[in-house]
Amino acid sequence: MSNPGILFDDSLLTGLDVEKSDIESVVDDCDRCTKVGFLPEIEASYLGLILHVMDLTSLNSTDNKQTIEALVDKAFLYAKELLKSDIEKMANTHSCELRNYFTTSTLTPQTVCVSSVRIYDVVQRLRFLKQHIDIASVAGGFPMGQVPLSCRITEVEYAISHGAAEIDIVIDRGLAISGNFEELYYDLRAIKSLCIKGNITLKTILSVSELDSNQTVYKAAMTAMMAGSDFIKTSTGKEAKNATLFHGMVMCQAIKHYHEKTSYKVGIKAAGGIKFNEQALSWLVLVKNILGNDWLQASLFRIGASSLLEDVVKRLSIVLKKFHQ
Ligand SMILES: O=C[C@H](O)COP(=O)(O)O
Repeated sequence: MSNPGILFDDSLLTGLDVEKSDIESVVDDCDRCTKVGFLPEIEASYLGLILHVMDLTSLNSTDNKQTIEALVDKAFLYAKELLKSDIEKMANTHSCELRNYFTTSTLTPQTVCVSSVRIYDVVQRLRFLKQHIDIASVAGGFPMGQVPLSCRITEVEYAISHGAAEIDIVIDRGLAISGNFEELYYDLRAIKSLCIKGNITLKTILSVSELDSNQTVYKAAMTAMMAGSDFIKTSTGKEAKNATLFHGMVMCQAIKHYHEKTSYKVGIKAAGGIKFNEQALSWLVLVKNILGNDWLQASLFRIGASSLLEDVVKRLSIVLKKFHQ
């Protein structure tokens, strides 16, 4: 079920109860897992899941019709190639879990994620290819979020009317840093009301590395969820620093607490600077360890990345060869 949100409740902003040492031990666990390595069938299924939950992204100032066509083509390219190399047969001889992840549709990213002005290019290319993939659009004055609410609303309406199924809205970090969470809530609530009408998934980008403390990350996460975000997302990919697993741990804590209070499950999207399969695997292990296996599905876990797909495909091909040995 998507998250309808709740009334603003500032008593929910103060629940971060982890010590730095707790965070460090969970994060160490994730790093250890990815360094020590996984059994091949586990690694293959995780890599398959990473392909499946990926928002294949292009958010460059130079994006144009041609670059977006190439992005859309790339979304379908590897699934076919991987199947050509007989992955499905190999997967069938191993576990059910593997089989679940190895079909053409599951090896295709979940969305292509573009700027609002480029949605039309995606739609045109999909029409030409006679293919479907959901379109996610960043919005709200991406990446800074420092535009009036009326402009943010206009951009979200534009994105939805042009074919976006998902909106990745960026928050005004100034509101969070100055402790103005109630205004942040109403700002996001206005965006949520547009999404409800069209059954659009709302992902809220917290830009965690620009927030001033773990407490602020937690409060911004809680505020975004109370306002009805279906996902909370780490970063725009344009910040000076990317999100760390520490930030991810705090966000997962907030998601867990919100679920305990409301029974609504909110997803997490890791994004920004995730280029290598090991990084994506660490995020997957973090989510699995804190939120559990229920969260390992596209409705609750995403990885947004512009430069990860090839590395995951390469690693998956290597891992699958191990089944032949
Ligand atoms: O939303 C996704 C991010 O903008 C992607 O960041 P990236 O280009 O560093 O992979």
